[in-house]
Amino acid sequence: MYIVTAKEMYGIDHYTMQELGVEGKLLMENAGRAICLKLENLIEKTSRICVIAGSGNNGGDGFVIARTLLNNNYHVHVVQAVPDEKITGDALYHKNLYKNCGGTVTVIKEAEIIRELVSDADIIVDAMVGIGIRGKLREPLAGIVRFLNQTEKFVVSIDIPSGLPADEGLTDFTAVEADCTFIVGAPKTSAFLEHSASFYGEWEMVSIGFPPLALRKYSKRMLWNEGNFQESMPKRKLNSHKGDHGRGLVIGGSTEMPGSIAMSVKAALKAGSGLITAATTEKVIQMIAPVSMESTFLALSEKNGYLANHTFPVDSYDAIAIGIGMGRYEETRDLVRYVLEQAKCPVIIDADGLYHIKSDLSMIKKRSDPTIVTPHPGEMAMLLDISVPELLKEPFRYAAEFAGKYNVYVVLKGKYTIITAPDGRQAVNTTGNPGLAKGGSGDVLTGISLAMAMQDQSIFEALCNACFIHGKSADLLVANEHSFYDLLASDVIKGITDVYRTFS
Ligand SMILES: NC(=O)C1=CN([C@@H]2O[C@H](COP(=O)(O)OP(=O)(O)OC[C@H]3O[C@@H](n4cnc5c(N)ncnc54)[C@H](OP(=O)(O)O)[C@@H]3O)[C@@H](O)[C@H]2O)[C@@H](O)CC1
Ligand SMILES: Nc1ncnc2c1ncn2[C@@H]1O[C@H](COP(=O)(O)OP(=O)(O)O)[C@@H](O)[C@H]1O
Ligand SMILES: [K+]
Repeated sequence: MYIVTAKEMYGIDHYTMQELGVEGKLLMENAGRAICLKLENLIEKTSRICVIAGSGNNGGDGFVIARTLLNNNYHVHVVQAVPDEKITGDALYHKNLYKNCGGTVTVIKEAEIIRELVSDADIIVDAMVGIGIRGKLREPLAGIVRFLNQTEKFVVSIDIPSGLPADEGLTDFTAVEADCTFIVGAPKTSAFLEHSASFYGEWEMVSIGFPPLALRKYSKRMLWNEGNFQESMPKRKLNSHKGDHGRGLVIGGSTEMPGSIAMSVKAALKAGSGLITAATTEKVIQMIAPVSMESTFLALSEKNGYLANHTFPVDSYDAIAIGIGMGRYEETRDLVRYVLEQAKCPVIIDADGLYHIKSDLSMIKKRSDPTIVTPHPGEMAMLLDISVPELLKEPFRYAAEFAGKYNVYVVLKGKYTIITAPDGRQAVNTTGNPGLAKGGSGDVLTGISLAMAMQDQSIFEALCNACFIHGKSADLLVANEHSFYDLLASDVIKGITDVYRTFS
């Protein structure tokens, strides 16, 4: 499933109409019809539906919905929140069809009247504005939105909750807080931003006839779901040996933080690595060896309990993860620099490793083998020298710019983790839940990512699949035996079993 900006949606729309010859009226009919099929599952045959229509094509979708419901014997009424002369083009064509079928329309100039007009409605369909919103919502639409947001009635938005921008970048808006939204053609980026996603309520996408080639041509962003995971995840050969499944190295740990590297190692093995070596201090090895029985160890020199400058062969590994629990000492930075310069395999940089590259980002830019950074928003903001709220306003843009500028893969973690390739491709992970908001979750993701980077798939797919497995493990655990409260990172490692058993 592709994710689009408003501009990309208009491009896809234009291409479908101009190049392929599909008429706009037909796309609008498809949208309204497809939404009605879904809507009819939510409502009773006796439900009274009020469609609030605006002036653009979003209002046009509203008229198709009203006509389809009317012809299916529902009780429907349309409230038109703009003067008659504002309804033009395809929307006017569909308004006329609705009226020709016996549909009724009340035109309103002031928001106050809406309360009375919807008093006997069970369901309100919000078709006021879609992706064509410019600036803040004007009256009377803004007043209608304020009313809808305090009513108990069930509100269904069409394409986008009216008033909400389709794109990232704007945080000051008045918008419908929908109970559910039927998105037309492709989800918009605002459905995956912390400040705007909740306005959509539950959402579902309806297909209206945009060909995949048009979506592919305009969008580089996608939603990574079960289908993508199953298609891209390499199958295991019956005659494979451990060398086929990757030899990975995890570098990190310090006396103060011994547990995190143990979690990454365990997660990497559980996710399917052939061999994992933990490179850390002698003391940490003593601490974690009893719980990391399946891994091998490499003792590195230390200073005050932290990893210090040390050179050692890094050429016999298929992938390396560095940074977990290593602390932020100067001497440790030299080790990070050494590994980034010497390793001729994919390197994943996480946690404190991200602080070490910050002072000299040429460390990552110079590399010719894949480099992956896995920051949470605080770490990403630190790398970019901006505040977290600034980052979260436009996470897609910031991640894409960083990935392009430094030639790295970026896994920007959060409720909607965004995976970005250096060429600008992006994916949003669909799995995971608040049970993951706990210390250690990131270490587990790093381990799974290391395992995936060594399997027979592209690095982009590997990272998308790692995020999918990590979140899916948490989802299955919460659905079956755990809760958002008690889920531990170590549970998520065990849960990888269920993910593989469910999808193999
Ligand atoms: N492929 C597709 O794209 C398809 C799209 N489809 C549907 O069309 C929708 C896009 O339609 P669109 O382009 O006509 O824009 P739309 O969202 O109706 O808004 C424009 C209207 O809003 C108004 N308005 C703007 N800002 C405002 C404000 N601040 N405050 C108040 N009013 C404001 C503006 O009025 P104006 O400023 O011009 O007076 C203008 O009339 C899309 O979301 C989907 O539902 C489907 O039919 C199938 C194919
Ligand atoms: N509410 C949430 N919904 C889904 N995933 C979440 C949520 N909160 C956190 N996560 C996931 O949990 C992980 C947390 O990573 P990170 O912040 O690095 O944790 P830590 O540093 O404590 O190990 C990320 O993969 C993130 O996407
Ligand atoms: K809308």
